[in-house]
Amino acid sequence: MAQIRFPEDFHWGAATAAYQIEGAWKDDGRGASIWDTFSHTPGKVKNGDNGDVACDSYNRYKEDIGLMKDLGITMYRFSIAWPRIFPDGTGELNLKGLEYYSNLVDELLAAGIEPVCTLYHWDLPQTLQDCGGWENRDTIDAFVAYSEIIFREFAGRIKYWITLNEPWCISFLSNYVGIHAPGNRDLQLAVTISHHLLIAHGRTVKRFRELGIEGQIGFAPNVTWLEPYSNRKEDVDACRRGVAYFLEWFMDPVLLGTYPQFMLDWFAAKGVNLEIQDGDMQDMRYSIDFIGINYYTGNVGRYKQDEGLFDYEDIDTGYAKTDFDWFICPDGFYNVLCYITQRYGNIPLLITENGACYNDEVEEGCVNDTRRIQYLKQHLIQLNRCLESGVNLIGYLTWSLLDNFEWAEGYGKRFGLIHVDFQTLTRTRKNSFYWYKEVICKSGFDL
Ligand SMILES: N=NNCCOCCOc1ccc(-c2cn(C[C@@H]3NC[C@@H](O)[C@H]3O)nn2)cc1
Repeated sequence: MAQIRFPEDFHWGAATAAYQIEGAWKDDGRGASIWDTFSHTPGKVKNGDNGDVACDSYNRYKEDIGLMKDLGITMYRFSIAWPRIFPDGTGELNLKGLEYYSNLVDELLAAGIEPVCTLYHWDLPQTLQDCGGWENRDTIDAFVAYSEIIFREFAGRIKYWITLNEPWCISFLSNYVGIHAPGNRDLQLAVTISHHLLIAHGRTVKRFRELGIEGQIGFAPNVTWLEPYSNRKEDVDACRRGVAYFLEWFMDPVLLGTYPQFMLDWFAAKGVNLEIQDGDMQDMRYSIDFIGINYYTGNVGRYKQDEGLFDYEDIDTGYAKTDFDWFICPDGFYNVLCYITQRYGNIPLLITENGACYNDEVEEGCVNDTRRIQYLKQHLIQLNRCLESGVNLIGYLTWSLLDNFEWAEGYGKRFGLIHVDFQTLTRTRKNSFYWYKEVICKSGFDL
């Protein structure tokens, strides 16, 4: 029987985010975020769900860390809610907010779990949004100032830092597609915001270096992989645009110092231009120690004139889908990670999100989420292929530890290894929890 084995020093973990699990939306001085505003706006989130309570992890973090310890993970990725630290984004510091995360980090360290901190996972203080949000360059400096407070407070305790989670979602999904907060639908605005985000990322890395903080810092784009339906140039080019939308648009400036010209030209042809000020591109280039990679899905696609933003259409190849209606495309994981390595060199890659939405419920005390186990197995095999191919993979953090608030989908899309009853907040380990626990214990699995 074939064995899939990972290096002994490979990091195994799970990921969450503040707004999706914490709840306690007004406790201990927390200010409003754009997701509080958005989720409280009728029609924005399915079933009128919001993050007011979520998993109540703000009050139950010790229970959750006990579950992590049982799972055997060595890394836990969480995010800090900016509005808990600066309720108005800038100005008066909320010490109770800092205290909460200090207690969380100390509890993780006591459990032998390495904290991985995401500084921005979409919950912008509403006060800053009222002043233009990421469209306003002032927000860049506000983010650096907030990040500095966190760096100083957690220096020596947190060793892995992520500036931004999924800059594509922050810019395009939230300001062009418009289904995430704040819900704009303006391509020029989205492109401008993507630029400001990359400056904010770079200046934060620069501050991290200036402060001499111990540890490693990166950012965590979400990527996809699109295979051309044919080898015709129009199909190949259409897929190249579709991948670059998530990948090169964000990684090239940080790792190569320039935007991909073919994308700049494509946007310019649509009347969308970037206002690049002196120093912007230099700011983005401050070197990072790793790239966080969030991967869920890929597909086969082809050219279709005037279809969508990139004259691209997905093909329904009959691949199985998750309960999020996303194609399951494990090969895409291998292909995109090899592509990243080929394009940017052997920079360490940390899988900061990978997982599947399956809405299995508790039956007689069990959650028989065999489809999630299959998804995880398929994708871990691809990671093993990457390691065999020389990709510098340092760890895998599955999304997610807990079922949680899945943004515009509310609580109807479950990604957790642990089932959460959102009426009682009872946690139930799913079968995938036990499977993943064994993978971690054995550093792999048998096929
Ligand atoms: N022009 N473009 N059109 C594209 C068509 O858009 C339609 C909708 O697209 C998307 C794309 C991507 C996502 C998504 C969700 N997660 C899961 C979260 N990751 C961070 C963590 O918080 C998890 O909850 N990752 N990615 C959702 C919707």
